[in-house]
Amino acid sequence: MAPITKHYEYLVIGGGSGGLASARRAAARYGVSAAIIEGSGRLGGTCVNVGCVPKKIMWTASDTAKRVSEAKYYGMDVGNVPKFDWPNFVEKREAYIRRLNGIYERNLEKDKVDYISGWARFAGAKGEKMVEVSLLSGETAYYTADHILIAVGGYAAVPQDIPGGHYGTTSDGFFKLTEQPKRVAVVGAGYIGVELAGVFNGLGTETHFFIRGDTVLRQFDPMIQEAITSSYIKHGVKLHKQAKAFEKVAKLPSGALKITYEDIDGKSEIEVDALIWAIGRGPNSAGLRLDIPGVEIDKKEQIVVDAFQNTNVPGVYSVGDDIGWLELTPVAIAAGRRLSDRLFGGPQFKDSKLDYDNVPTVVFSHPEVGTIGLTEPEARKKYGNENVKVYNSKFVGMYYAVFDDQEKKESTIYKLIVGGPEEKVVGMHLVGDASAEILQGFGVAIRMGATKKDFDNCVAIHPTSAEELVTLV
Ligand SMILES: Cc1cc2nc3c(=O)[nH]c(=O)nc-3n(C[C@H](O)[C@H](O)[C@H](O)COP(=O)(O)OP(=O)(O)OC[C@H]3O[C@@H](n4cnc5c(N)ncnc54)[C@H](O)[C@@H]3O)c2cc1C
Ligand SMILES: NC(=O)C1=CN([C@@H]2O[C@H](COP(=O)(O)OP(=O)(O)OC[C@H]3O[C@@H](n4cnc5c(N)ncnc54)[C@H](OP(=O)(O)O)[C@@H]3O)[C@@H](O)[C@H]2O)C=CC1
Ligand SMILES: N[C@@H](CCC(=O)N[C@@H](CSSC[C@H](NC(=O)CC[C@H](N)C(=O)O)C(=O)NCC(=O)O)C(=O)NCC(=O)O)C(=O)O
Repeated sequence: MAPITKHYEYLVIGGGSGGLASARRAAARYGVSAAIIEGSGRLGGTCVNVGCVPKKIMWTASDTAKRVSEAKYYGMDVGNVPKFDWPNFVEKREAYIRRLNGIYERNLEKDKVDYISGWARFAGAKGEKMVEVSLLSGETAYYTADHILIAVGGYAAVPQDIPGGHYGTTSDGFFKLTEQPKRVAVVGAGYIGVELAGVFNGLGTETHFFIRGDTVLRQFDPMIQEAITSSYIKHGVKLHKQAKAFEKVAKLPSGALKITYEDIDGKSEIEVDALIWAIGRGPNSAGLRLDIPGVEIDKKEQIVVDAFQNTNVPGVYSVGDDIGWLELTPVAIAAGRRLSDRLFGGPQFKDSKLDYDNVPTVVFSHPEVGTIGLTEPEARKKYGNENVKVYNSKFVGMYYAVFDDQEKKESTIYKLIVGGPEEKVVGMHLVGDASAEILQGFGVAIRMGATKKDFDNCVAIHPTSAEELVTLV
């Protein structure tokens, strides 16, 4: 059978957040002939299948467990907190994700984007811009396009040099757990480590959390690092600070894993039922044969792009996790849509690009973290000590007012960093319930260049936690 060949105006490799958003914008808004190639057999990418969506559902389960355990303080006798039915809940979660996969497929149909199901790589002679697809149906197809977007996302890293390290899994494996582990080890102090350790601990798994430093979230403001680190310890996470690379991981006949480690307290061993590596992610660029069109990659194999998402090869672009700038779904979506506006939207969009500064981001920890702009050390470095002022607020939210047990009360901590004589807000850092929801609106104000005075001129909404941010002295 002759191979399928077809030409499009816009060909997108990767049916995740960035690719879907860009292809749909091009076809639905500008009538461009577009196709999206996805290899995994299901649309939605990391976010929908093994990222934001199932994670938020698990976080909500864990948060609900906390609220149920606190119902007694509100005069409700819920008896013993019911056992979490992990297997059933996982089935429910996955059914929701399958529904989303279907919605995305129908969205493509509605927007007239062709969905090509198979793994793509570049093919042909050096300098050619042809894409070969090993279709999941078993055939091979070849496509050319005026414009090609690479939005292939990334993979979770696993250490290669630890004997038995392969017995561990990653966040992908976390979402495959059909039984709740009784004991778990999570390694890595970033977003995923903090979120998954928090979920496990909140749902009653004995959680050993290994971090290389003394605090989690080391790329965040020091206030956040300290607040979340102490909150996790307070809530029973077994935090192993200054943990060195594991000496070894052994699989026992029971199926449990024995980890030989060294942390701040010296050398020791533990047995766990699951080990999760959360030590960062790398780009899915390796199998793409980027050498054929000549697309440049950096030392981490991330695709090199300019501020307009152009690679060094004319007509080839990249957005999302594979460029390694800000690995967040809304960033991939926004960059993908702006790229389509620029390519197909006519002269008024000729300068369309995503501004990667002041992007709000949250961590679904317990309690939540929200952050935008500069950390205090970054602000001091950029503006000079004398030009930076920091406003802090630490309070016990009203939700905790009726808790009889002082120990169970949680602090909310906010920090506002302002720079220059006009006191422009250059950083905002939140730890506390609902921080993720609170941050979005403040993000708009900060992006508009709000000053401390603008914050103060907004009348507070009472009684809320967020009102503290407009009444800081
Ligand atoms: C556990 C976890 C939790 C997260 N939580 C959040 C969160 O709460 N909020 C947030 O903003 N972000 C979160 N993220 C990050 C977010 O998921 C990513 O930033 C986002 O999915 C990146 O989108 P993308 O389009 O670049 O890549 P992806 O969504 O990863 O999509 C890439 C797609 O390309 C496909 N592909 C790869 N290679 C090929 C090929 N050769 N041919 C065809 N198809 C290919 C892949 O199968 C995949 O479907 C989380 C990530 C993880 C891992
Ligand atoms: N809520 C959200 O929006 C979420 C977003 N994401 C996105 O996905 C990205 C990837 O997440 P994640 O994998 O957590 O990556 P991160 O980059 O956030 O964190 C990984 C951390 O692991 C630690 N680390 C690195 N190498 C090792 C090692 N060899 N051994 C032990 N620890 C190590 C480092 O912390 P240290 O230097 O302190 O040791 C590092 O900060 C995030 O950066 C984020 O952009 C993911 C989840 C949720
Ligand atoms: N924000 C609300 C709504 C959540 C939401 O958007 N749900 C999605 C599934 S999660 S999500 C998958 C993720 N969506 C989003 O991040 C939301 C996109 C935002 N509404 C926007 O338009 O920018 C994504 O990767 N999007 C790429 C794309 O859509 O092009 C959904 O039901 N979608 C059905 C539909 O779209 O018809 C919430 O958190 O409750």
